[in-house]
Amino acid sequence: MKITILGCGNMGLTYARAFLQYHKTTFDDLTLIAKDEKHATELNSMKLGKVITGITPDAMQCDVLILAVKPQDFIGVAGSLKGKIPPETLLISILAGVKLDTLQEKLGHKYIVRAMPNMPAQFGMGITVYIPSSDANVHHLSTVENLLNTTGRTFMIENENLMDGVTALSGSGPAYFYYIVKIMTDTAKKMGFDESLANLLVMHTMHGAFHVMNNSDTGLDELIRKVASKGGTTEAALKTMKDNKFDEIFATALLNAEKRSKELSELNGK
Ligand SMILES: NC(=O)C1=CN([C@@H]2O[C@H](COP(=O)(O)OP(=O)(O)OC[C@H]3O[C@@H](n4cnc5c(N)ncnc54)[C@H](OP(=O)(O)O)[C@@H]3O)[C@@H](O)[C@H]2O)C=CC1
Ligand SMILES: O=C(O)[C@@H]1CCC=N1
Repeated sequence: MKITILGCGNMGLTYARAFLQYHKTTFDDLTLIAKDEKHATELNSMKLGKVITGITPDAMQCDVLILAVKPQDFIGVAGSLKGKIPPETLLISILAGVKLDTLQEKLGHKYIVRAMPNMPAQFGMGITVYIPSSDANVHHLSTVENLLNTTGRTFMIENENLMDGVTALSGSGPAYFYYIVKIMTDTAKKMGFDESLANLLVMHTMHGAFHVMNNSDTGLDELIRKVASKGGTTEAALKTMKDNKFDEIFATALLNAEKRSKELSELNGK
């Protein structure tokens, strides 16, 4: 399959590696569009595919075009892309907050899938939620599944309004997890643990706790209750969180991420 990736940063390169690993394409059929010569040199050293600078007609002759620039770069990129994508090419956009109708209008293209992956895609452990444009057909859906499944699980939705919530939950979610792990390891160091033991204690605890949750048929409240002995240490920690409105703060953080996704839609929709 001929694939071109526009936006070869964290996510674009994750796709390049996954598509090659699972033989969805080959070095010769994969084109990476670099932003400038410096970027091209870096990409060439990775030996993932043909590297070019700028949007050339050759690069546009592809079955699938992956758009993975930052949302703030969309309007500029769309200006250079409009009218150059062959009508039969499937465009997959992973840009946060850029809606299907905006993509269709600004790119002048019909066959589009809007997807929201997350960082564990790097290890085939991602979750991607996607929604196709109304023009997309069953062949496009099967192509999307075939490609995105190389990075983990995929789930199609029909209500685009949910994409802002998806972005706030699973798109941004890995960062919340790292944030909490960081608070725990930083505090462990204050307690006197060296970095290595602090990391081991926290990471192994998170890993183990995930597996308990994943294999449990009780709810989360019950799991918390099982750890928190009456009058014990966990209870003291949880009380501090509740008293300081941690639940409210965290919920507000998620809602603000959703709100920011909506704002990005407004910015790019104009
Ligand atoms: N990171 C994540 O966990 C997730 C990201 N996303 C979405 O994926 C998209 C990409 O994110 P991410 O990979 O983290 O971002 P990065 O900044 O790592 O990658 C974007 C890349 O696009 C390049 N670029 C910008 N303009 C052009 C251009 N005109 N031509 C060619 N290349 C260009 C950038 O170059 P330069 O840096 O020089 O500007 C950069 O290398 C975003 O829209 C984001 O919303 C979705 C889900 C998860
Ligand atoms: O922070 C962002 O905007 C992107 C979308 C989800 C993860 N990263």
